[in-house]
Amino acid sequence: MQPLFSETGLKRVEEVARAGLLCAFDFDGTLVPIMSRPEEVRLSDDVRGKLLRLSAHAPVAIITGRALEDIRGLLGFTPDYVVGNHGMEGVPGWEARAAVHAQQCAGWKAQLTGLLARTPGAEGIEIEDKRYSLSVHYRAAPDWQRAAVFLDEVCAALDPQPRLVAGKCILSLVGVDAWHKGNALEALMELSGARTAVYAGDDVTDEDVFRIKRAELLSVRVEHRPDSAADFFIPRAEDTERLLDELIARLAACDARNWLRKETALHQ
Ligand SMILES: O=P(O)(O)OC[C@H]1O[C@H](O[C@H]2O[C@H](CO)[C@@H](O)[C@H](O)[C@H]2O)[C@H](O)[C@@H](O)[C@@H]1O
Repeated sequence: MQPLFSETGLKRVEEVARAGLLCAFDFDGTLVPIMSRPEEVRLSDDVRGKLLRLSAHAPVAIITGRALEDIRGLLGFTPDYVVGNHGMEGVPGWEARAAVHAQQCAGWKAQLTGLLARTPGAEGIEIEDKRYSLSVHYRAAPDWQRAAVFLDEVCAALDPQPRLVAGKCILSLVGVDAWHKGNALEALMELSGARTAVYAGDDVTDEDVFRIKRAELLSVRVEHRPDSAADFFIPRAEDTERLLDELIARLAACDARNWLRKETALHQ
């Protein structure tokens, strides 16, 4: 993992930022800083303005763990693509699996609510029901490490077993065969016919994208982490603004336009 804002990193930006680029971003921790509670997050006017400027030059996709209904309200603009629930919601054809995911999710919620209510040690743990997946938050727990271990133990009793993805004071419960962010990004590249792509994300669910090794994909992690599969890193969520500036400048210099034919865009 190397710094993006280095000679090597900026050379990679130069290579991918040309006509045919798809720009994809995670939301929490990437476009907005992490807050104590999910509902406290606001996309700044500066970042929204830069995303809008970028979308004049290239299609923009938001691929988030949040539910679609939730993220749409937070964005305040309509990107070319919006994918929710870690890749499960919003990619064409996703509805075919929706009922199965919703049923599994409702089952986990009912089991987990019961388990948490009768097991001591669940203080500060909250379930966010996103219809197709669950986020179990423990940022308000008195001891984060203990809460993470406790949740792993409790979730081991769930039937059927979900895929458990540990993140920033959060445990995500998704279907074992559910689409993840990596599947979503590759599907959007295929659907749109993108020649290159850039993806920025900050958490463990973004590793599903970072693990994709394709010469045409530039992956960027917010915050250095030695075991991340991302190619490059930027130090903090605030540095995403510079990434947006670098992309806009290079795309403008080669007179790139948002090449996505509007009739194929998913205006969700
Ligand atoms: O894929 P993302 O867009 O990064 O979404 C991941 C999760 O983000 C939210 O939780 C995280 O952000 C909260 C607000 O800053 C923070 O309080 C929490 O501790 C973080 O884990 C969101 O609530 C989840 O649904 C998303 O899966």
